[in-house]
Amino acid sequence: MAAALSSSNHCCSKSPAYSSSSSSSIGFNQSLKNVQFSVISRKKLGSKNVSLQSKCTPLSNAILMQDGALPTKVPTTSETPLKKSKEVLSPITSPEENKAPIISDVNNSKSTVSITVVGASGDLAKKKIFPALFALYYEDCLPEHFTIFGYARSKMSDAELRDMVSRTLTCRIDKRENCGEKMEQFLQRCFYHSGQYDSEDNFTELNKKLKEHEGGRIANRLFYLSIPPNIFVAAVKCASRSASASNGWTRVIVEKPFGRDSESSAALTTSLKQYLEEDQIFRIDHYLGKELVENLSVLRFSNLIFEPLWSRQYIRNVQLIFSEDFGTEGRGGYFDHYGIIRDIMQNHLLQILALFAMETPVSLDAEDIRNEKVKVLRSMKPIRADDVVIGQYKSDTRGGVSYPGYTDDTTVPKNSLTPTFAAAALFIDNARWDGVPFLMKAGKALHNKTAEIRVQFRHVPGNLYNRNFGTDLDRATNELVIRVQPDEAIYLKINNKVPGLGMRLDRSNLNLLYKARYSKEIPDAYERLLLDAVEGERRLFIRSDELDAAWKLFTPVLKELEENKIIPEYYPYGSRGPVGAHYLAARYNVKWGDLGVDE
Ligand SMILES: NC(=O)C1=CN([C@@H]2O[C@H](COP(=O)(O)OP(=O)(O)OC[C@H]3O[C@@H](n4cnc5c(N)ncnc54)[C@H](OP(=O)(O)O)[C@@H]3O)[C@@H](O)[C@H]2O)C=CC1
Ligand SMILES: O=C1O[C@H](COP(=O)(O)O)[C@@H](O)[C@H](O)[C@H]1O
Repeated sequence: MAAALSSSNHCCSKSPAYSSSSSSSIGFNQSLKNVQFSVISRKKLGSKNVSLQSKCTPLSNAILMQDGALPTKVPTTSETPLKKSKEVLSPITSPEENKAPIISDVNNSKSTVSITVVGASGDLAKKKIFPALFALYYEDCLPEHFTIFGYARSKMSDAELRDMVSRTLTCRIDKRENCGEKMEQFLQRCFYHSGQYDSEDNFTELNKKLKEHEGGRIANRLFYLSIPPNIFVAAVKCASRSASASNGWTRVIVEKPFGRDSESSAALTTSLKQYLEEDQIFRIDHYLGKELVENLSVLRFSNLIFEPLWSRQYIRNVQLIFSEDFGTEGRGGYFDHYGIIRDIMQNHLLQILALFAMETPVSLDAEDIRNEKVKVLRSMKPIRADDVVIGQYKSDTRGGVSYPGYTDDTTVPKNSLTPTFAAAALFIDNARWDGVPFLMKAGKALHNKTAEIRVQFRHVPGNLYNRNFGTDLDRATNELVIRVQPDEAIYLKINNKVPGLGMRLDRSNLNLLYKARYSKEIPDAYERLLLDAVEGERRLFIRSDELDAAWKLFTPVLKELEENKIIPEYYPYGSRGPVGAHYLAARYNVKWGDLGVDE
């Protein structure tokens, strides 16, 4: 099998400092003739493609900007290390076709990217994928030549797809200029093909249409599987056999759930690998695309003040908290088969934990980061069933409004024991984290919607100010809060002297509230992830060994809970969840930080 080489870092910019200023008009649609696109120049140095800096720049090219300003110099090649990424064509492509390695540069006018959203009629496609693609287009972050195809069984014309998509597109709050015009241009690049997910003939028809749009360019293809998991493999088989790129790269984004335990996950990986190489599979965990999760490594590794504290020596416990103030409305059928541990903990919270706890990677290269994450996952102690508390929400009436219980959903069996809430204590068995509880808590239908990381530090030794702290020393310890959403923020709770002649201390926050500090709207996680997939940047996607390690950790405890039919603790819709979570934390001398008086 021959390998195609792809530059992994396409970028684009309007910034004069970074753009080669060459513009071109796009060719295939009359109405788009006058649209100008900035095309970035690339230096080719030996075998390395070096792309210049832009607002769409991935991590490997990151440079420090002061006060949110655009950088003012073009980074030199040594500042922008760019790993040549090796793309493997779909195994199904004949060896003859693959003889010559191909440089498939997504921002090259001789190449094009076709993005096919498989399951385009569905919820995720409408809610997240098309809006993210539009945002990337609006920001000029998509390659010069691209086409988007929706694929699903529903019968729709191109015009109907555009109409459906147009209803969910939004303009950035801070950028409304030309937005309507841009939407129209974007929609003209969206097309639809109706087909079955398990029909090679239907994918062959799609292939024909894609080819027409690709117009003889080097054709790179990205398939986004936004469909229920039971049809992933059939769709991959057909896409790979009948619609993979013949002279560019083929990549497939796979949405979770990636199985429901170690066995089914391994079986899914094995099946996918019949048709795809690991390099072609982009397993998405959209929490990795969230701004504050991306910032975790920056915070820790680029600030001297944090890294020395990042261990059992100074950190008492770490809390990973997810809560939603709505139930499983509309998704009960899916949810009942998975439950909150699989839906949130095994993936989103565990990924954050791995990023939080990993050792310094050798570089910012995807493999180096993922190697460190997987080491954390493999160092974790098995989760004990009595270190897990589960709950399920029940109906409640407040202020004359009644809220349904989980089992009131008609798609959920009346006797379901599926947890909609869970709290767990996890431990990493390595020198850095020995004995430090990592407490996770995730729930639906709670009193608020939030996702945050709380780091509680040890008590200050000695008793210089103990008298001023009062009896509750926990309340006086430092706590670093990374609020992933909403109102993204990083704040550090410190003790401070209340101004005045006396000596009274209070707790204050050193607060980096994003909306006060940065005027730019924070991109949706799906924007970042889609851009990375187009660019072949894998660091935010889950490698198969990470996935195996994550399932290895959770499968035994899930089995134990399910086989023993453990009854969840019922909590009222809109409450703070089961009290069992407090007892669990108390077992480790911990108080949940989100429930304190000064959250
Ligand atoms: N929605 C969300 O917020 C999230 C979703 N996900 C994951 O993303 C993927 C897509 O999610 P979502 O859009 O909600 O899914 P949907 O249930 O909306 O399904 C997407 C499309 O797949 C087709 N489809 C649905 N059920 C079947 C079936 N039984 N057999 C064949 N085709 C079917 C339908 O298209 P048609 O009938 O036209 O073929 C549907 O429009 C799933 O894997 C989900 O777990 C992950 C995170 C969040
Ligand atoms: O993956 C999932 O995530 C959503 C929450 O995502 P967010 O970005 O809105 O925080 C959750 O509602 C869903 O159950 C789960 O499958």
